[in-house]
Amino acid sequence: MSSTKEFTYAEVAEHSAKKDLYLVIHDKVYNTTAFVDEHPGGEEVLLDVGGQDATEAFEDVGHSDEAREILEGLLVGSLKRKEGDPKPKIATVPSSTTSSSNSTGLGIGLYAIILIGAGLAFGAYKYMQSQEGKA
Ligand code: HEM
Repeated sequence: MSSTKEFTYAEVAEHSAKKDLYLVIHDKVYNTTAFVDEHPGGEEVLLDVGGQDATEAFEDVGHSDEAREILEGLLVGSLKRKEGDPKPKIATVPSSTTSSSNSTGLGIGLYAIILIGAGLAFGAYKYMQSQEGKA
């Protein structure tokens, strides 16, 4: 495997355009230029991590074995990692499943209302009991 080219992080970073797009995954360098338009996850996420370490972004999605096979076909070399090189980038995938914080807020609000309601009901019950005793 002496033909494997070594890239520094700075060299990979030069390939961040759609027409010239390299990615680093597990310290291997992949030329994804031809694949950008075919990516089932869209070109946006690939461009987002273009010229950078996309290991975490790639693994977070839980790509299939087929995806890994495609990846092997795009291999152009390995990364010569230097101290101080940037860490893997987590691409923020635009998705509609990020509104959970809102419903959590509502959940706590609802819980408070139920607690206050129960407190009021208990108070009313006690009051009625005390009134009964007087009669
Ligand atoms: C060169 C690297 C990559 C290859 C070869 C690749 C390949 C694929 C393939 C074949 C799929 C279809 C599902 C599967 O087989 O797992 C897929 C889906 C997906 N990929 Fe990638 N991918 C790459 C990088 C990335 C990166 C860096 C991200 C960043 C977040 C990403 C995000 C996604 C998403 C969100 C889907 C799901 C699409 C859906 O099911 O609607 N991919 N990818």
